[in-house]
Amino acid sequence: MSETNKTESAPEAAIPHQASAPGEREVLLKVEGLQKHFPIKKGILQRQVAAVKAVDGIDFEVRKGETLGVVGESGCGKSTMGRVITRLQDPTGGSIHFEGQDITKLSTGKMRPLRRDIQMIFQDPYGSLNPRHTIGSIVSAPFRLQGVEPEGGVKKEVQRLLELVGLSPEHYNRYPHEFSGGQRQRIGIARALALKPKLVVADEPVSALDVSIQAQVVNLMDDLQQELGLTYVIIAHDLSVVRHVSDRVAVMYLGKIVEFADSSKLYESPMHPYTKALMSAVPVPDPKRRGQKNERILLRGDVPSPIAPPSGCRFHTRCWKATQICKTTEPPLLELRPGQRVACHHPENFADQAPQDVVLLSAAKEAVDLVGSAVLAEEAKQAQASAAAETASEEPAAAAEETVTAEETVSAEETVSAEETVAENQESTDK
Ligand SMILES: Nc1ncnc2c1ncn2[C@@H]1O[C@H](COP(=O)(O)OP(=O)(O)OP(=O)(O)O)[C@@H](O)[C@H]1O
Repeated sequence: MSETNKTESAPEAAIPHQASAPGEREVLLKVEGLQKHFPIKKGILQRQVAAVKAVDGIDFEVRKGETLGVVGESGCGKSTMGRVITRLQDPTGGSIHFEGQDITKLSTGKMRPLRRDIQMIFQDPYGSLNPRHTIGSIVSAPFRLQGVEPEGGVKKEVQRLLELVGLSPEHYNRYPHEFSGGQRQRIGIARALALKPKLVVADEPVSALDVSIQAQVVNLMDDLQQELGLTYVIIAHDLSVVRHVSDRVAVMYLGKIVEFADSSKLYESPMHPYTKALMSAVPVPDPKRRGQKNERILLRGDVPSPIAPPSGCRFHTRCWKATQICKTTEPPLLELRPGQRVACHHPENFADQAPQDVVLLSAAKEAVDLVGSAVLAEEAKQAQASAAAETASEEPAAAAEETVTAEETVSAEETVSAEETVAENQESTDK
């Protein structure tokens, strides 16, 4: 495909979202045994003394046109996984295949043409846009970096992209500080879509935004997927964000995938206790279904250190079902039900995988707090009231523009742009 063709408004092989069953779609990205260990060095000789095992052997595939949600608490390795699969960071083990091509060890130069096909949307819409550049300059950066001349010229194409993401083409000469958080994230999305990528990895794309704006940005991403046939990997720390848009969900815990399932199966019948705990933390908006929930699982403590993860199943130190086998033997990720893989000796909603091992570890009895139904009922009332208030409010686009504060401008100036981050990453990779 020629450079100009690549930037025409309708991609040649647009894949309508949900056109075929997710299981039948072609694999776009395949990851096997992926690892990213950050060395910890000490002393004058900077000898490696340990490693942060941020991603520690994960396997999954992303199919064309689907949305894969990746969830887990802070520190589980989700962002690192996102940066590694987009090759902004080098993996320390395993392999990554994109459209059947092994990209695990491609040099920066060889990765450059592929950068058009694989794009990333960053979490922080304040820090990821260079405050000194106009919106026109920011959104057109991918054309400059790739040496692409879109049909009709860069300005026309950037203005088309701005319209596509719900902004005015007249915003071309404005600066990031003139926009609200939601609008800035739209600018980030326009930039990511400039080269008509095949895969978009969005790292917590809405977590820095107001709840009312979050839904708008998620809906925008969903609409763009249907229009442009995009494939998404959406990273989020809580299931509520990815719940409605994901075809499948990977649940990560301490550098591992503990459950990987079709979205509907995961929500109907989670199998890993960690997934169940994450799900029970998500408020249920439907009053009829709310009645079915009478307790919430609150995990005690934090995610353990990825420098020395717990033995066996990494979740055993926080799991209310943990027995001796969980401490000694790492459970493999097995497809226990069609479309649902889980790594657990004592899964929920399924036959026990180690029925002989019945004695709970002493820590298991104190692993969680259960929140009672009275507290939940009160919370549900409050959630309903705030949901009603949110529905009533519309995106304060114009108002938000006026409320951008001087502090935001200053803090944004202290940060580097996404392009700079990418360039720096590439430089350090070269070294
Ligand atoms: N460059 C780095 N050097 C050393 N350790 C790192 C580096 N980047 C990430 N880590 C560590 O790797 C682990 C996983 O981090 P990561 O940011 O991928 O998790 P996460 O699940 O995305 O969490 P969050 O939602 O807070 O970003 C953390 O313990 C983090 O401190």
